[in-house]
Amino acid sequence: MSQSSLNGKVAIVTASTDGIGLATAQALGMRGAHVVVSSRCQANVDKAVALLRTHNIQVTGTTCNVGKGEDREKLIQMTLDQCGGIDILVSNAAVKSSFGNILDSTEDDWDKVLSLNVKSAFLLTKLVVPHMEKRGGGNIVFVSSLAAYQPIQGLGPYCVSKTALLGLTRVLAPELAQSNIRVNCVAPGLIKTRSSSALWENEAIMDEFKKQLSIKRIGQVEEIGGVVAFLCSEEASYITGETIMASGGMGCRL
Ligand SMILES: NC(=O)c1ccc[n+]([C@@H]2O[C@H](COP(=O)([O-])OP(=O)(O)OC[C@H]3O[C@@H](n4cnc5c(N)ncnc54)[C@H](O)[C@@H]3O)[C@@H](O)[C@H]2O)c1
Repeated sequence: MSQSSLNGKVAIVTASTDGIGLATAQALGMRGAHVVVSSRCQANVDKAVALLRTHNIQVTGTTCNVGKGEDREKLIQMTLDQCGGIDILVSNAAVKSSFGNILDSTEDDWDKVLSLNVKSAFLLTKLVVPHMEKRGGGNIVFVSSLAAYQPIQGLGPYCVSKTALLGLTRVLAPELAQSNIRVNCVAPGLIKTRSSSALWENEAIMDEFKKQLSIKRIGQVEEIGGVVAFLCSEEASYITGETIMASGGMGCRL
């Protein structure tokens, strides 16, 4: 079996019926994992399951609002019942804050964004860890953003929530290493999805963007799915507590 194979692994990917989540489910599934896809809408789940099956991917789907405790528990229980265990969690679901200056953001804005983007990611982690331990280890990947490092003007609380995921990755990694669970993070730059269409459909904005990019094009969802799959594979067996930026060279760090 190759080092990148995920044969026999069970992978939960949240918000995985579209965009980066769906591409991640596909990347994990193409490497042999049984993927569990979810989103808040049953029709979208059905569509994603059907699509992944056309690629011969083993897939199970359910609805899950990651902000609801009972939905998180249902997702885990369904995975255990149908797949017999959990090896991989990719926490991809996120909401954006209302657009505006950070000093105009409200308590509701902060509660919504931090609760969904950070707290739910942690609470899901807490639910999967005992099951990963039963399998002798596992992998957790958080989907952050380039905005964690380089704020997007007008989306202050969202950017802060994405920076918090870098911290969550670092705090969890040493604690979970003793259980043979690696915890990593991916920080995408501008990726072509429905939610980023306001940016890539605007030629003037894209021209400005390209000035900051080394690779002079928008990223594709597969280019994030592949990074996540790498992090979950044996090829990344010595990587934990790390964030991989996949941003076409924008916002490069030392
Ligand atoms: N597209 C980009 O350019 C880009 C760049 C950097 C980071 N990201 C991050 O990548 C991830 C995926 O982004 P995307 O562009 O594919 O789509 P997106 O930004 O729309 O992703 C958010 C997904 O989470 C889902 N979601 C929101 N609230 C939810 C809830 N309560 N329960 C379950 N799901 C919920 C949404 O329906 C959506 O599918 C997000 O975490 C986003 O912040 C995206």
